[in-house]
Amino acid sequence: MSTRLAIIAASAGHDARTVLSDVTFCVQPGELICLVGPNGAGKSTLLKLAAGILPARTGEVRLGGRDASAMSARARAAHMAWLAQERGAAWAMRGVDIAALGRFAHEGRPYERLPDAARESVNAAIERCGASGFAHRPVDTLSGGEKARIHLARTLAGGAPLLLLDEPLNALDPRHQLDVMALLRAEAASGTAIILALHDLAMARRHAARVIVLDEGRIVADGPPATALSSTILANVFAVREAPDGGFSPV
Ligand SMILES: Nc1ncnc2c1ncn2[C@@H]1O[C@H](COP(=O)(O)OP(=O)(O)OP(=O)(O)O)[C@@H](O)[C@H]1O
Repeated sequence: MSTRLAIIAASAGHDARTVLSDVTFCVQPGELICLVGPNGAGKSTLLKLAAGILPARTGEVRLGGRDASAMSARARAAHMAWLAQERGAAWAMRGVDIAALGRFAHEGRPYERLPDAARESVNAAIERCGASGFAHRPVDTLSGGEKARIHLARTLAGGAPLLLLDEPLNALDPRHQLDVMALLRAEAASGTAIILALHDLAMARRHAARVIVLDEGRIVADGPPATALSSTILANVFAVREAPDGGFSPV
């Protein structure tokens, strides 16, 4: 099986500003990677670079072994699904319509006109995200957590081999956070490569075999949680230390 994502000596940014510098890492099938870093470190920028939403200013992004900048939007969308940090919708589509967008690269049709097997894939993704009960309602009538689960279903509906998820646990209650982490672990166990940006370091520690730490646009640690989230990294990057109660306190 080929490397799902390779970012090689890449820089990227917004307008005149370079945010990411000299970023290099690879993601293999079945990996579940937590991407952590302080506010503004560049996590969303990095996921947008990987998704092809932002171009590499220097270096290279490769998806499934192919130069991402030479791939069509459709080919990229078949290879990876991106969950944006914002869960907005331009108009009041139903949950099923949004989830069905996750298959647009395959069939190019809305939910009602999907072939049965494809509609089944959309429904199965909605079911796995616990969103069946509200999937036929307009998204502007849903709660924040319900909307988040519809958007997560969209990323699963296309069966993409690479998921790029920007804070997928935002707006979810504790039980749904655990359910989503269990779902992502199962997805990774079936071969999907997953990178998720997270702020919850305890969750990253518990669920990821690999953690990438970004600080001021550079990767400062990449490895198992015990080393990537060492007390030195916690202090130097996040300005926290582990507290006796199991949480974190400021340094
Ligand atoms: N569209 C944009 N135009 C200009 N600057 C931007 C844009 N998006 C992000 N930035 C800037 O790029 C830097 C990195 O932002 P990014 O959203 O990647 O950080 P992040 O690590 O995801 O942060 P957070 O944890 O707060 O979500 C920040 O300084 C931010 O202000």
